[in-house]
Amino acid sequence: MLLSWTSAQVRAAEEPLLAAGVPLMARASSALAGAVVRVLRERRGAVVGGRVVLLVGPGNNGGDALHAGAYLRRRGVDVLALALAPRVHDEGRAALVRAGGRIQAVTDGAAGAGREARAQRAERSGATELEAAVRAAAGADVVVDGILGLGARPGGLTGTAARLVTLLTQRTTPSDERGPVVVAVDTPSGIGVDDGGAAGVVLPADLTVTFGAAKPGLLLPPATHLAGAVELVHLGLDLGGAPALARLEDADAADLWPVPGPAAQKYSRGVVGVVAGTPRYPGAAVLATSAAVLAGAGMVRYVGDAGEEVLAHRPEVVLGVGRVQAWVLGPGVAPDDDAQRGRVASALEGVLHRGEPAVVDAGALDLLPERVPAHVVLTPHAGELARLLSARGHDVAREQVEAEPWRWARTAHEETGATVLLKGHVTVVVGPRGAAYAQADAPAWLATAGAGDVLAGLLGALLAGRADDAVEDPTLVPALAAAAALVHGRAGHHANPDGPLHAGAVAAAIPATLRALLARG
Ligand SMILES: NC(=O)C1=CN([C@@H]2O[C@H](COP(=O)(O)OP(=O)(O)OC[C@H]3O[C@@H](n4cnc5c(N)ncnc54)[C@H](OP(=O)(O)O)[C@@H]3O)[C@@H](O)[C@H]2O)[C@@H](O)CC1
Ligand SMILES: Nc1ncnc2c1ncn2[C@@H]1O[C@H](COP(=O)(O)OP(=O)(O)O)[C@@H](O)[C@H]1O
Ligand SMILES: [K+]
Repeated sequence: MLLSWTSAQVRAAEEPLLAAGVPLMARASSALAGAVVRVLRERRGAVVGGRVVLLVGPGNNGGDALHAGAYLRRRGVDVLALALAPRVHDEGRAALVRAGGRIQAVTDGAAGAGREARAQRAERSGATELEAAVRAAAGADVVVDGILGLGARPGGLTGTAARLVTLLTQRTTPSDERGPVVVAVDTPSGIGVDDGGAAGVVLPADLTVTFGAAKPGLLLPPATHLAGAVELVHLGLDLGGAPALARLEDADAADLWPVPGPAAQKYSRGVVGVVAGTPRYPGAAVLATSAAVLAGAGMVRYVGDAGEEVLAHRPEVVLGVGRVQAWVLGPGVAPDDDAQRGRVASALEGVLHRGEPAVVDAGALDLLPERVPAHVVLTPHAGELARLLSARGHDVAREQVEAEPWRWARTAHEETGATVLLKGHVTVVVGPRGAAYAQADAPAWLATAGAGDVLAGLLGALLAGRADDAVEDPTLVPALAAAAALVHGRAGHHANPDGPLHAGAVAAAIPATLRALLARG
C-alpha cells in the first residue's frame, strides 16, 4: 500500500529528528543524487561528463538540489545551478561551489526595476539571461526541479521561476527522447502538496524523489499526472497516526478479496440484489448483473423489468426479490421510470432497517435518504456528485469536483454519512474516520459507456462477500471500494491492453484478473 502524509504531518515528524541533530538534508540530498546517477547511467551509459541543470528556489528544497549537485560534481558530472530566487540555501550553495559546480543567478528583469530606461535595460539583459537559462536546461541530460517543495504557498510558481518553467515546457515535449529527464525534488514545484492542485505552471517530472513519506498531492489529480514515477526515500521519520490518503496495490486488494473455504455454500458467499436497468435501458441491468456474477458472487438476484435480457446473457441470475447480503441500486434507472425508482426506494428503506451494505449508483443517487450508514457506498462520477451536492445546498459544478475530487468526496461523505467512491481517471474514495484512497489503476480507454455499471456490480459482489465485516467495521468499506476500483481498472487493462474497450469486455475480464491478482497476492 502506498501511504501519504500531509506536509504538516511530515514536518511534525521531522522536528524531533532535526532537534536531535539527525542530518535529514544530507540523507535526502544523497538519495536524490543517487537517483540522478541512475538516470544518467540509463540515459547515456555513463555518469562522468553528464550535464545536470539544477533549478533552485529559495528554501530547503533548493538546498536539497544544491547538495545533490555537489555530490554529482564530485562524481564528474557537469553541474550548473540556476538560482531562481534572490537568495538560495547558503550551505548548499557553498557545497556546490566547493565541489566545482557553477551557480548562476537568473532574473528576467520584469520585477523591481527603477526608472524607465533602467527598467528597459534590465528587462533586455534579464530576458537574455532567462533565454540562456532555458537553453541550458533544455540541453541538459537531467533537470533537477528544486524550486519549491513542502513550503510552496497556494497559487503555484510566480516570477522568474514561473517564466522559466513556462519557456522550458514550451521548448521540450515529454515524448521527445532527446529532451532532458526531469527529476523533481520531493514534489514537482508548485503543486498543491496536500490537495493535488496545479494552480499555475508546473514542470512535468519523469521521476519525483520524495522524502520521508509520499504526500497526498502525488496521488491526486491533476498533480499526480505531473509527478511521473514516485520514489520514496525513507528518512526514518516516525509518522505515527493515520496516513492522510492511501493507494491500494495488488497485494492489498488480494488480501481484501473473499476467497471461499471448503465449507462455503452459495448463501454464505453472499447474494447480491441488483435493481438496475429498464426495458428502455436493459444494458445496464445486463452489465451490472454480469459483473456481480463474474466477480464471484454466491448468487445474483435481479429485480426489475429487464429480466428477459438479463437471463439471455446470464442464465445464472435469479429473478425477483429475496434475501440478499448486499444491494446494487441504480445503474440505468431512468428518472421517469417510476416502477424501477419505487423498487430502488423500497430497497433503500430495507437497507436502513436491516442494514445490508449497498452500492448506490446513477439513477438511485437522487433517492438517497438524508443520512445513511458508511456501508452504503455512493459511486457517482463528477457530474453526479456535483448534482448530489447542489441538491444539498452546495454550489458546486462538475469542473470544480474534477479539480478537487478529494475535497468534494469528503464533503459528500460528511453530508450523507455514506462512503463515497468518486469515479474518474483517478478514483477517489472517502469513508469514515478520515479513511481515503486514490486509485489510478485504469486505462483511459475505460471511459466508455457502461463501465460504471460493471464497477457497481463488481463492488456489489465484494460487499456481499464481506457483508458482516463491512457492517461491523465501517472503515473497511472504503478499502473494499478502493479494491473494487483497482480490480475494475486492472480488468480494463486485461481486457485489451493499450486498446479500445467496451464495458462487456471489462466484465468478461474480471475472473482472469482476479485469478492473477489472488495468485500473486
Ligand atoms: N526540514 C528539513 O530539514 C528537511 C527538508 N527537506 C526539504 O525541504 C523542503 C521544504 O523546505 P522549505 O520549508 O524551506 O520550503 P521550500 O518548499 O523549499 O520553499 C519555501 C520557500 O519558498 C518560498 N515560496 C513558497 N511559495 C512560493 C511561491 N509560490 N512563489 C515564490 N516563493 C515561494 C517561501 O517564501 P515564504 O512563504 O516564506 O515567503 C520560502 O522562502 C522539502 O520539500 C524537502 O525538499 C528535506 O531535505 C528533508 C529534510
Ligand atoms: N480518463 C479515465 N481514465 C481511466 N478511467 C476512467 C476515465 N474516465 C472514467 N473512467 C472510469 O470509467 C468508468 C465510467 O463510469 P461512468 O461514468 O459511471 O460510466 P457509465 O455510467 O456509462 O457506466 C468509471 O469506473 C471511471 O472511473
Ligand atoms: K521541487
